[in-house]
Amino acid sequence: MAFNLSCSLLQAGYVSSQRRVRPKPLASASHQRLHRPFVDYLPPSRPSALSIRCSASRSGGGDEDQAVKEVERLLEEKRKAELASRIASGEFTVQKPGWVLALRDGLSKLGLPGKSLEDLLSRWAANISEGGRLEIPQAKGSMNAISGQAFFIPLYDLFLTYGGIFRLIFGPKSFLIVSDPQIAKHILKDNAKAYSKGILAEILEFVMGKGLIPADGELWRVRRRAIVPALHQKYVAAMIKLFGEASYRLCEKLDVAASDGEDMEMESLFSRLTLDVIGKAVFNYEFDSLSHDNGIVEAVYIALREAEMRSTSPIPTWEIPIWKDISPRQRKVSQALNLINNTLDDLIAICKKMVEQEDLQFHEEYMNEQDPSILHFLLASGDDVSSKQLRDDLMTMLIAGHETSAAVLTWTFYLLSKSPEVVAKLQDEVDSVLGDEFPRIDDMKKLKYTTRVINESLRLYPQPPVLIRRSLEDDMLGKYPIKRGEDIFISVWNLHRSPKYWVDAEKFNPERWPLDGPNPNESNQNFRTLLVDKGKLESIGHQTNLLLKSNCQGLAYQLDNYVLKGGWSKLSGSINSLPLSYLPFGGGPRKCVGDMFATFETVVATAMLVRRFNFHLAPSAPPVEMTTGATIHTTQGLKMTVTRRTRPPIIPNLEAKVLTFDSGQQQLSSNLLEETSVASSVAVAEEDQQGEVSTAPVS
Ligand code: HEM
Repeated sequence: MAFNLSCSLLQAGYVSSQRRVRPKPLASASHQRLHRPFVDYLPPSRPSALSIRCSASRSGGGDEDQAVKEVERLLEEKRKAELASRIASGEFTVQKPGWVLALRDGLSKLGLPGKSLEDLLSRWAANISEGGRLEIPQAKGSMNAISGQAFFIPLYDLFLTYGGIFRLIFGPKSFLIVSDPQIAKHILKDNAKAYSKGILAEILEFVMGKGLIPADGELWRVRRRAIVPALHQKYVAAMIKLFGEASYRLCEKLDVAASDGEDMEMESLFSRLTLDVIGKAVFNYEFDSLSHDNGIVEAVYIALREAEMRSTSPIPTWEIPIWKDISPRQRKVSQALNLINNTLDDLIAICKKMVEQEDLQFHEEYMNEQDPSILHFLLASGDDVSSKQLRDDLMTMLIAGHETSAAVLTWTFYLLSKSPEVVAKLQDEVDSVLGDEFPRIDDMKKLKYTTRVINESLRLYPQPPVLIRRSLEDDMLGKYPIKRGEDIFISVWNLHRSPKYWVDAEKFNPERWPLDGPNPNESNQNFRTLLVDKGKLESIGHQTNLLLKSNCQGLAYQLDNYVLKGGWSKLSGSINSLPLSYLPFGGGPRKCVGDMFATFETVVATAMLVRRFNFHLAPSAPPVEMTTGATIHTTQGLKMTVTRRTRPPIIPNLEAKVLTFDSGQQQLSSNLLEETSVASSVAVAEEDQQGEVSTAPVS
């Protein structure tokens, strides 16, 4: 994960953040099942029509549902029309230079047509800067037009208007918004060395220090080289058991709720589930936050919310020296950080002792069965690092692996609640693959549809929706020169929803990826051998590009270099010439180190939950709208009614399972993960062309 920084846009006071749900105290119970009148579903103030709102009722609300949908559609149209007219009025457009108007007036006096001349000159002026260089299209103006909603949403409309790269200007500040796959690839991969984490690193410093996400340069290289090997195949395989156990605890909780008829706020439960998982996985700590709140759980949430607040606050009050000491909030934050740091120091000390006492030989796939944590691996590897740096890295992974996975589960269940046909297919697959058993590593490659559901959820709700960079040197982005020190937001949201790259971009359609294809990731989505119906090839423009609509998945591929053979043609392209248009885990040397971990975690949790329960938006659920913190959150939670499934009897699968993770002597087939279609990448230390350590694709 990485913080998306609703960001410095916000930091500079441009975008107001929205109400946001805090994890609820565990005992909270709501038995409210009142049928709310239709008007209740309308937002209190100016609505953001692009935001998502749940349909009202599960039963008998057909007309009401229709009416709500109609109102939503009208609001959507109204808001789009408003924004379009503001864009058209020039509110977002940089003023035409005075000389254009003067020249137009002069030339029109000579009888040349004024309007077309002005347009011609304006275009020329927009494209050519003083030095004769191309200038990036600019959008500027009052942020009122885009405030009151998650900031990445209006960036989508601006992207449709201004294109794949434009400069957003507010007063003295400007940001480059990138939604072009080629430019994203250049920044993230081809010339990654020329970009740092910029504002992101500055804001997260208080909680992550110089941990792997904010770190840059040599420090980042050294730490990545140390950490990536810890997430080896055997470790990730062992984590499946942990995911299953934590998901089981959540199932038990939901079971009680199902009996009591209590609606559950799932976003905060997912947050607790993933906190419990990541605590064990990273430093062998049992938060057990699904069962109870304790001091350390609270401290972690205080730190997380502070990070969110800092990334959305207009004035950095926390930087004012006296304020830091007198503000009750900041004092609470310091106390929370102290508690976390002390706990981490204790865990490091305990783990050091364990390592000293064990007589396991350290090797590539080293893992202590009692404590398979990343911390244990790092200490056993003799990682020569200060305790402060170790703490920063652990804290970084805790945050990176917690909020992201929780957000993926939240939006997956939201999407599922609106797609009963997808749920039916999902449940069929889970029943036949898992039966009544806990998931194991060899099930991961069989839960193909479940994985596609997660893939598709990550496309529609990328976590984080925006990646942040700052240029460390002058560079060229596409045809445009940029200066050192530019703050850049790569909008993954825009890339994942661009109508140019996706058929029915807004539709939740796990079927867009074939089940027998590889797990979609940033490289294979634009580079793979596939069968295409020659008749469906469409030439776009005058370029050599082809927009290929694959015959069955409805996915659009855009390739620069291609080879066609035969009628139903085999097509392949050169990976280096292809853009990144699906990047759920980032790309290039700074790609997520936990991609496979997170994919398996969310697959296991989804499978175990839908196997046992049906989930519907609760009749009393507030509208499900988006806001940004570290990731995409809901504004008021995801309140769901959970009912037990009545399933047909399970016919036991007599085929013997070879793998068991309950015993200490598990035998892991070395090529098991290699066969796993899910395994987009696994953390094996590799040097890429730039000499940086990255996760290496397994398949
Ligand atoms: C579904 C869950 C997850 C998603 C969607 C996700 C997404 C991402 C993305 C997009 C990046 C790249 C950020 C950038 O380029 O600025 C990233 C980086 C990172 N992620 Fe994840 N992540 C997830 C889970 C995890 C987990 C479970 C861990 C740890 C076990 C983790 C650890 C990291 C770290 C350490 C980085 C920084 C890598 C570097 O800069 O070298 N993530 N993640």
